[in-house]
Amino acid sequence: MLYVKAPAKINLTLDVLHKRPDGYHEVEMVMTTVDLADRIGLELRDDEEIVILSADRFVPDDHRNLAYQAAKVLKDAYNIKQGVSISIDKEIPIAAGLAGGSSDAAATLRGLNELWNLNLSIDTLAELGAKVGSDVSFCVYGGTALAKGRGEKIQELSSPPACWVVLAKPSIGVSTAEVYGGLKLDETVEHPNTAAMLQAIEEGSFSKMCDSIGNVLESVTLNMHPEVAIIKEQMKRFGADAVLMSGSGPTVFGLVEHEARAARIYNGLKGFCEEVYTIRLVGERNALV
Ligand SMILES: C[C@](O)(CO)[C@H](O)COP(=O)(O)OP(=O)(O)OC[C@H]1O[C@@H](n2ccc(N)nc2=O)[C@H](O)[C@@H]1O
Ligand SMILES: Nc1ncnc2c1ncn2[C@@H]1O[C@H](COP(=O)(O)OP(=O)(O)OP(=O)(O)O)[C@@H](O)[C@H]1O
Repeated sequence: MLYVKAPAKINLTLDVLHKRPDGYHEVEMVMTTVDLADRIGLELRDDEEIVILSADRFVPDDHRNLAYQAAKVLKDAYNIKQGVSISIDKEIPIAAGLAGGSSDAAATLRGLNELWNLNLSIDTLAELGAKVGSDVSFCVYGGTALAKGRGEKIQELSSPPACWVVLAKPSIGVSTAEVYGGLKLDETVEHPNTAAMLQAIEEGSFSKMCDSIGNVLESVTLNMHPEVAIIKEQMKRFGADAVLMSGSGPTVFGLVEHEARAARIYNGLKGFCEEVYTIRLVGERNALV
């Protein structure tokens, strides 16, 4: 059995430039890996099947699973005759805006590259990942990146300043397609300052990073689910240095410089929200292996 780590991501910025003729949105976002991870176990099979095993009843165990789709894309592209059993030990909350399914797919690609002795480059794996979903390419690399296109064009960035991250997920799931669908790109939309975020990361400035976070999808999800706004308020009240919704939500993250403050926020939020985590930014690519 080969085990591969599949970490979650958060979006430090998420900007939407315009809607494309293919229905996707052209985005510009700064994404970074955090140390909350699923564990993927890969075992070769004697037959040709791709089999998904998970104790979590919300994880699809068929072709709908993004890890299944990743294995299938690789198997078909390189005409592999061997099957694989993929066990998914879920730690990342589902439908949360943390790219859990995408990261499982990415980890499956990295692991099967080894198990099937394919010797593919990380760039080739990321290209194959884009066929499975827009977030999968970033998850193949991990670390910190500026993502463009529909999210699959990845430019590596240096690690953001180390800090604590408190994650709080309200007990609702959000459909990414629905959130993008609800976005009205008119003059009322507040766009994040991506250039300022890039500079903050370049300078290693925690306070500038806090000043530059922003997500255009936030107001869409907040309108659909007012409980997300309440969690944001609570997190600010308990003293997070910066608070934002990740991806299409509904998870809210708080960036916190000091550990004791992170513990206070965690304890405060536990009363309001079932799923709360105190974790760290991972930041670097090679932290994945
Ligand atoms: C919200 C983010 O998670 C931020 O990182 C991503 O942009 C979404 O990435 P994802 O979940 O991998 O998205 P996909 O599975 O490729 O697409 C799901 C749906 O979201 C919408 N979608 C996604 C990405 C994008 N750039 N524009 C879109 O409009 C489309 O309706 C698409 O049918
Ligand atoms: N390996 C997987 N783990 C969890 N959910 C999966 C997986 N594969 C497919 N899914 C399906 O995908 C849906 C979205 O789950 P996921 O956890 O990937 O969302 P997300 O974190 O919001 O993703 P993103 O941030 O990329 O938009 C789930 O409702 C589930 O049915």
